[in-house]
Order: sequence, then C-alpha cells, then structure tokens
Amino acid sequence: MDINFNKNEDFNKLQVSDLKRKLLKVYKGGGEKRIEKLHAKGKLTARERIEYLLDSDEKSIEIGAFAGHGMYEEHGGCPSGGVIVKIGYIRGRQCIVVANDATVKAGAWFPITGKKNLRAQEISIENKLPIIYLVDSAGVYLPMQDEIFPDKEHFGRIFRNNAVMSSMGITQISAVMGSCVAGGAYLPIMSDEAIIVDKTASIFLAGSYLVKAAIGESIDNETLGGATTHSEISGVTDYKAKDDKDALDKIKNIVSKIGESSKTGFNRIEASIPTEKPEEIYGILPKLRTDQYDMKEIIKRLVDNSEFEEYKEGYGKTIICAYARIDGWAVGIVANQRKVVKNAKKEMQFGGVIYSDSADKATRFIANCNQKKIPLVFLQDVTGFMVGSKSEHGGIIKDGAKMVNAVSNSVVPKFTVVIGNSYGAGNYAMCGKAYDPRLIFAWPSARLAVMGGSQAAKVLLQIETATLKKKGEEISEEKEQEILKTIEDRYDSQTSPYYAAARIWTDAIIDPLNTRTWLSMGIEAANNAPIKKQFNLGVIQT
Ligand SMILES: CC(C)=CC(=O)SCCNC(=O)CCNC(=O)[C@H](O)C(C)(C)COP(=O)(O)OP(=O)(O)OC[C@H]1O[C@@H](n2cnc3c(N)ncnc32)[C@H](O)[C@@H]1OP(=O)(O)O
Repeated sequence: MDINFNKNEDFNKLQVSDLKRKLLKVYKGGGEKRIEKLHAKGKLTARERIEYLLDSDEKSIEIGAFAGHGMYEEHGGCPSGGVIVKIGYIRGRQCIVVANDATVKAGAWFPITGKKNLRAQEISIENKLPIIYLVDSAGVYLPMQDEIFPDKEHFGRIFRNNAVMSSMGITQISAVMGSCVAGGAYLPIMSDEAIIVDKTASIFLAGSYLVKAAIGESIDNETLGGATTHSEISGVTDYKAKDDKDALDKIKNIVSKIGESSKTGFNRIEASIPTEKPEEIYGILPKLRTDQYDMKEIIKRLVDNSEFEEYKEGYGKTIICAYARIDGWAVGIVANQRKVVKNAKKEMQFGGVIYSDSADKATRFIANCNQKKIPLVFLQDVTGFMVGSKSEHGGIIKDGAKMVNAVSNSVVPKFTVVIGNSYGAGNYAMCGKAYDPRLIFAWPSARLAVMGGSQAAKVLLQIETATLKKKGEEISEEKEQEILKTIEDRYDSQTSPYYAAARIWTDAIIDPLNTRTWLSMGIEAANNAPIKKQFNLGVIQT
C-alpha cells in the first residue's frame, strides 16, 4: 500500500463531501421562497416532478447539475442552468427528462439553458432515447436576448431539433406545467403529444399584457391560453390533466406503450462487481495532480471481477489499452498511465504524457474496438503530448494525428471519465468534449485547461518579456512575480472541474464510486441506436 494512502483517502473523501454539499445547494434552485410560492399554487418543483415521474430517482443520472455554476451572478445566478436534465427509467423504459425550473426567473432561458437543452437533445438523438419535456418557461431571458436568440446554437435550434427528431422517429412527449410564453410555447407543441395542467398552466405566443399593448385586446391569461382553451377551443394540446401528478401519470402511461426498437447488440454478460474494493480509489488517487500513481490499480476497481486483458502491454506504456467488462458490458479502455515507465530501450517515459509509441498503440486499439463493436471508455489523466526535439524528430505530430483521427472517426460510442489532468491536445486525443463522447463526466480531482497554471504563466511571461525587449524595455523582478501570480491564479480557478461543468464542457462531476453506474447506463442508452456508419479512417499518416 502507498505510504500516502490514508492522506489521499482523507483528502479525496473531503472533495466528495464538498461535491455533495455544493449539489445540495444547487438542488434548491431559485431558493426556498420561490419553492414555497410554487407549492402554494399547487405546483411541484422541477426536481419533484422528475422524482415522481421516474421509477426510482436513485437509478438515474443527472446531466449538467452544475451548469451555470458561478455564472450570471449579476442577474442573481442560474442554478443548474434553470433546467434539470436526468436520464432514468419510466415504467422500465430508459428516457431523458428535461424540466424547466420555474424557481429560476420563471424558467426563462439564459445562454447556458440553451446549451444544456441542446445537449439533452443531442443525447436523445445519439442514443435514440425518448425525451420528455416538463415545460414551465417564460421563454428567452430578455436581458440577455443577444446571447440566446438568433444563432445556430441558440434557442431556435431547439424547435428545429424537435422537428428533425420527430422525423427520426424519436418519441418526444411534453407536459405544459406552468406559464409557457413565446419561446416556451413552441417546444411542447412541436413534441409528438402535449399534456396541459388545468388552472396552473397556460401557453401562448404573447401574454395578456403584450396582447393589450400590441392590438388593444383585453383578455386574461387563462382565457387566452389556459387548459380549457387549448383542450376545447384551439386543439393545441392533446390531454388535460387535473394537476401535476395527473399530468405525470399520463406521461407514464404513454411511455409504457412505446414499442421496442432494434438494438445495437453490444456484448453483455451477467455483471460482477470488482473484486478489488472500489472505495480504495480514494486512497490510490493522489492529492496532488503532479504526483504519480498506477492507473491499473484504478482500472481494477472499476471493472467486473477486477479483470482486464491488456493490449500490447509491453509497448507504448504511457497509455493502457485493455478489454474489460463494466456491469457486464464489454468495453475497450484507453487510459493514461500515471506512473513513470520505461520503453524497450530502457528510456524513461513520463506518466500522463502521450508519446509516439503510445499514440500508435491507442490508434490500433481504437480501430480494433470499432471493428468488433466494442464501446470505448477513455480514462483521462493526461498532461499532453511529449515535447522537445527527440519527440518532434520522432514524428509525434503524425502519431498524435493518427490517434485524433481514430478517436474522431470512431463509430462505436465513446465515454470519457476525466479522472485527473485533461490538458492541451491530450484532452482532444483522449476524447474530450469536442470529440463527441456520448457522456463525459469528471471526478472532483479533474483539472481541465489548455495547459497547467504554472506552465501557462511561464510561457506568457516569456512572451511578455520578449515584447518588452523589442521595445528596449526590461521587466523588473517584482513585476515578473506579479505577472506570474496573476496568470497562475486565473488559470487555477479556470482549471477547476466546477468551472468546466458550469460551461457544460463535462456533463457532471461525480463521486468516483458512481463511475460504473454512469458507464453502464450510458452504454445501455447507446445500445438503442444501431451503428449505421462504417469505420473509415480516411487519410492517415503511417
Ligand atoms: C424565443 C422567442 C421567439 C421569443 C421569446 O421567448 S421572448 C420571451 C417572452 N417572454 C415573456 O414575455 C414572458 C414574461 N414573463 C411573464 O409573463 C411572467 O414572468 C410569467 C407569466 C412567465 C410567470 O409569472 P410569475 O408570476 O410566475 O413569475 P414572475 O414573478 O413574473 O417572474 C419571476 C422572475 O422571473 C423574471 N422573468 C420572467 N420572465 C422573464 C423573461 N422572459 N426574461 C427575464 N426575466 C424574466 C421576473 O422578472 C422575475 O424576476 P425577479 O424574481 O428577479 O423579480
């Protein structure tokens, strides 16, 4: 056992407690007062609605709980991006649920709300998962309309997706569960079927104030677009529910009758738990991101029976490639080894760094997994590709490019777990967000940035010093320290996993002990969407 095991364990457990504390705060959404206001109207909160809808809230995973974390403070904040997204089961059917949080500015859409809704639709599209929208939204958050209204990744894209998803045969069901105005009004009606709750829900393109201002008509919101109006006069909605629970029961009934779709056919056998204790991950994972550890010890605590078959074990050792099972599913693991290793020439290779041989091995392994229809799991703790003349002359760029090519063109689903560092092009080659992982989630120990804080500070300082030199000026020692500190501090706050999760660069920050559940549910989702494309690497440098 590592001499630091106990210290690491204490530290990592504290990190997980801090995560849970932060989550409890996030779960309060816009705060107790607003929750009470909803309850007084006879409405449930977004989280209560989801809890009632899912067979078991415990068997669910939440996407983007930290979306908007620490952002828009000048507007009062936007916990969970004002919309709750969970993957779970309704009457045994895996679905994705999207529920506006009316306690956050009446469910109005901030820019991050748009990004999160698009991510939820992307997950639904990629996995052919039925999607349920519990709509309670005031439409665009008007003070920030320029950042959410017209662009391709903005609000309009949601309705375009509603239409495209429908044509793809993906089930979309909506319940109108509050005041749904303008942008909030299109989405439910572009779904296959829409339920509306009597008295507490309404839906219209423009509310009574705007109608009065625009055309001088005086009308109350209920007559303009309440449940009776839309169920009996306009025909806009399909079912009238007496309250929130009745609406959610109606969704359960609809979902229970959806027919089976064809499966991808990923290999699965009966699951076994790891024989090495998963809790020991806390003691194995070092406190400092610069410290070494053996990633194989982590893998043993994630896979069934703690068994894995290593591919090219003796070659390209800074990346571990292995076949294993997670909750019975066959997977191909690509993981950064975080301890120093030696190559065949007995040369030392740094842990967490991608060398030509490791990139070459990973490329071939990824191709194998594609050939055999085996989902890929990336375990990231990567500081980047090896630099320096030896590496450059050895062609690291072309070997790295080969790996990036294989990751990009993979047709099997990819899942990324950010365990530790996720720096530079290492983030890309190890299937960062830009490489379409079906799910990407981080442990509290994750750090994501183009490079580490102290490295970035040193590089920027050299650039600044060179610029001043060209002008015939010199930088004082004091100024130098000041610049270094400012840059390091900024980078340190930006590399935090919470900064990344706030911007949906990752889907979640999770307790490492939940990793198997996330991967298993992710593969189960992916098993719904048969692979239609051929694996083709295009032009690749050998
Ligand atoms: C995409 C397209 C094509 C267009 C659009 O979406 S344009 C957006 C149009 N939306 C509206 O005009 C809705 C305006 N809001 C309302 O009419 C009402 O807020 C309501 C009927 C939706 C809900 O009323 P409720 O009494 O339940 O809640 P409020 O107290 O009115 O609001 C709570 C809180 O949210 C702020 N709020 C509400 N809507 C918006 C919005 N669209 N943009 C920015 N802020 C909004 C409201 O000011 C209040 O804030 P405070 O708690 O800070 O006072």
